[in-house]
Amino acid sequence: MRTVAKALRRVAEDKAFAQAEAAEWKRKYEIERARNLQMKHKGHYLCPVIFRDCSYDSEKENSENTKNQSIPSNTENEQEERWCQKNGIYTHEILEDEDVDSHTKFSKKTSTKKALFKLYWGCNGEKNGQHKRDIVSFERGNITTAERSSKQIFLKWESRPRTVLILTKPNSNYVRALCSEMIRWLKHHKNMNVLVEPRVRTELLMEGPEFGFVRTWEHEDEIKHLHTKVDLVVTLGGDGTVLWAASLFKGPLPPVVPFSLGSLGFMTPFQSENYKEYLDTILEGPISITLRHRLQCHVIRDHAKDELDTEEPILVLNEVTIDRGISSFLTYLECYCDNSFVTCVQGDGLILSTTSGSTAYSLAAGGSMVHPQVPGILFTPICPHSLSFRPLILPEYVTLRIQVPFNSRGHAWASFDGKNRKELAAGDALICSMAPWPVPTACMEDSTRDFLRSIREGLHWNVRKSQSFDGPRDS
Ligand SMILES: NC(=O)c1ccc[n+]([C@@H]2O[C@H](COP(=O)([O-])OP(=O)(O)OC[C@H]3O[C@@H](n4cnc5c(N)ncnc54)[C@H](O)[C@@H]3O)[C@@H](O)[C@H]2O)c1
Ligand SMILES: Nc1ncnc2c1ncn2[C@@H]1O[C@H](COP(=O)(O)OP(=O)(O)OP(=O)(O)O)[C@@H](O)[C@H]1O
Repeated sequence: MRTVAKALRRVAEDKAFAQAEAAEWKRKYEIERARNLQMKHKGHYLCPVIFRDCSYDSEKENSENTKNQSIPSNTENEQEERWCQKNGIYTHEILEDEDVDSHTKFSKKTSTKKALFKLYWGCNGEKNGQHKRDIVSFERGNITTAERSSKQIFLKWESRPRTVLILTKPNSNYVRALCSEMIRWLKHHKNMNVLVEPRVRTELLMEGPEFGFVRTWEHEDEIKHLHTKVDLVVTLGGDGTVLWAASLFKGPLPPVVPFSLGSLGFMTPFQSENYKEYLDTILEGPISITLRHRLQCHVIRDHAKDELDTEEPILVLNEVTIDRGISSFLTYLECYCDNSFVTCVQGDGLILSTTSGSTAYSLAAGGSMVHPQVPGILFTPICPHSLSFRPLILPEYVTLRIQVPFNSRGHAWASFDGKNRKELAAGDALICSMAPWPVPTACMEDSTRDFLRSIREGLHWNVRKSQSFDGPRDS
């Protein structure tokens, strides 16, 4: 009798503990959800537009070239607000937020004018300039969907792009040489302002003082405001350099032109040999772009239940991976989707991937390849110790929580686009949802052709010898 009573008391205690835990997680989830909503409201890419005059004093700029390393400044002119137009969405991307730090060189008064552009959606492959949204009609009582917004997107410059940020893969002589040549061409033939990372500027100045006009930033803080200055980002490297470019922008991003100087180059459709031709076309516009969705992740520590590990979310273009790291034990992860329990992962770990990342680690773990323009979150287990654990693709609006339970034997490790490992102890959790700031990458042809070419040429997808005609046939 005493043993039964003890067992019952233990069950009641466990239940109370579980209820308290659930309430705690619900509270954390609500905090995160409120934060997400706030960020979505702050997201600019589909917001009202602010237009500005883009006058630019190139003489003043030239005279200061060798003195000043930081980004050039222009005077502000009149502003005009407009809402999304019938035939597309006009840009904005003005760094006029209250967030702008008035003490930095990037403050409101000294901000460079950004080139204006317009995004519009193609229709059945035609560039008819109509922006189509999801339309559900109920004609004659039937639910019918008409046009969807995820058609090929085009970007048309409304004013001339002036500032280009060039990001390069380190330790490559070829990349270094190409970067110098491209910078000379952009300055002397296109009259562009050029920005590079501090490391690259130092390398350029070692080549000669002629690169004095190239700008960089002095403090890490200034990176936060890069998106207010830069019209175009050029990457010279492989996919890793595109990931690097995305990681520098923890909010909105200007269009990215990825040149292929790596071995695989899934996200880098432009061949560097023809860079002049490509950049000429891109600077002229219009260009086809792929809006590559990103995921935003927060770590919540058990010992600081009210606080997120980092104030800013960590944004990933490929994936966030939660794995067993150096632990030799099975990873044990509880997964929740919009606060409902989904499953427990028992295996090497779990990958939460974007559709752009679907051809990277997620693919290696058995996930499907998905067109990058499809909005969704891939839920791909790594070596699950189960015969029935198939990968999932979830809709883009869900919030996922991956938690290390208290009865897990080991710790787990989260990594973001393969970098910045963070240890997750029992009780810690990672919260992940779609970020409001995609990475707009320029296409060679269009989103679909570029994607299909890269899976054929990069991964040799479904390469097989054709069956010969010579043999038995249906009569
Ligand atoms: N088993 C695996 O396949 C595995 C293991 C670890 C990391 N990765 C991937 O590597 C990425 C980090 O890339 P890195 O260049 O910094 O590291 P890296 O130098 O180790 O290169 C990883 C490889 O993944 C390729 N790659 C990266 N993103 C891709 C994408 N979206 N589609 C197709 N291929 C892609 C790169 O071209 C490169 O060949 C991670 O985000 C992860 O997806 C894959
Ligand atoms: N500007 C940069 N600063 C610091 N690290 C960078 C920079 N650009 C790229 N990297 C890092 O260098 C590594 C290699 O870059 P990348 O993948 O572009 O070249 P690769 O390995 O030659 O190409 P591929 O992956 O196609 O073989 C990546 O891990 C990436 O994160």
